[in-house]
Amino acid sequence: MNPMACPSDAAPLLGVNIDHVATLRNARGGSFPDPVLAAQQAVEAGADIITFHLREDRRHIRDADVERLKATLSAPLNFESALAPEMLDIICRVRPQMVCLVPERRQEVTTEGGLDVAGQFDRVREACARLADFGCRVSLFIEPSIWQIEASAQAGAPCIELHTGAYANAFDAADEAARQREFDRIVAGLKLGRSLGLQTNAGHGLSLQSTPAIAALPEVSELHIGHALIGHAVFVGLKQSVRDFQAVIARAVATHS
Ligand SMILES: CC(=O)[C@@H](O)[C@H](O)COP(=O)(O)O
Ligand SMILES: NCC(=O)COP(=O)(O)O
Repeated sequence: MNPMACPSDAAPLLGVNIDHVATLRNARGGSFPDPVLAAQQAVEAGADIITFHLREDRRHIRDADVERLKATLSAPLNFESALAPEMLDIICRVRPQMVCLVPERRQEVTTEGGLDVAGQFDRVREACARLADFGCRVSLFIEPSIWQIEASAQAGAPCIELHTGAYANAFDAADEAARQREFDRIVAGLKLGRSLGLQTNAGHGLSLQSTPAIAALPEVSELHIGHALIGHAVFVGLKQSVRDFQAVIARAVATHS
């Protein structure tokens, strides 16, 4: 059992993704708003983990942000990264507590789909072993597909994060049939992952409204939430936004236990 995993009857840990603060900063090319200050405030407000994605095109988080996060943050860092040699070298130097390997396409608006673990099995397995040697807890960001979950376990990853984007989009579109279908896929994926001994996390596209049903699932150990949490912060402030997400997570767990 990974020491950072939470027991199944506890609320999932909340990883706050700060990429979207960096996107706002980069819109004007200066240093404000500072994603590292946002990370510090998120932790003060109750974030359990700080998640960030150093994209190969550096569209939001920059290398200097990563260095400052590592130097100043008390909470565990979850470094999202493409499976690229340059990125793996950076991770091995920075040594974040957690790494989440994600797919990346230069032209995408956001992360579309999960990592194809089965299709590049040897590369993923080598990366998992190398990152573990550097003390990182490795997670694979994948679709809730049987093939990808089984391949993740075989590749030696201790953890998976199921991509909730399709569920969240269906929820937001009030497409009940699609929402139920995607929810069922996530539930089945979480159960399969757990049966294979994996820690099972979830994230992407989750809002205050779509989070509770996922948070209530006992197999979810961590939730990684960014865009909607930072968007909500525009109206209520960052610290209150973190507290609001923690509150809906805690309420969902209490209601379903
Ligand atoms: C992998 C993932 O889901 C996050 O990194 C998310 O993608 C962050 O936002 P962007 O997709 O805008 O980089
Ligand atoms: N891995 C998912 C994540 O970090 C947050 O994604 P989003 O809430 O910004 O879509």
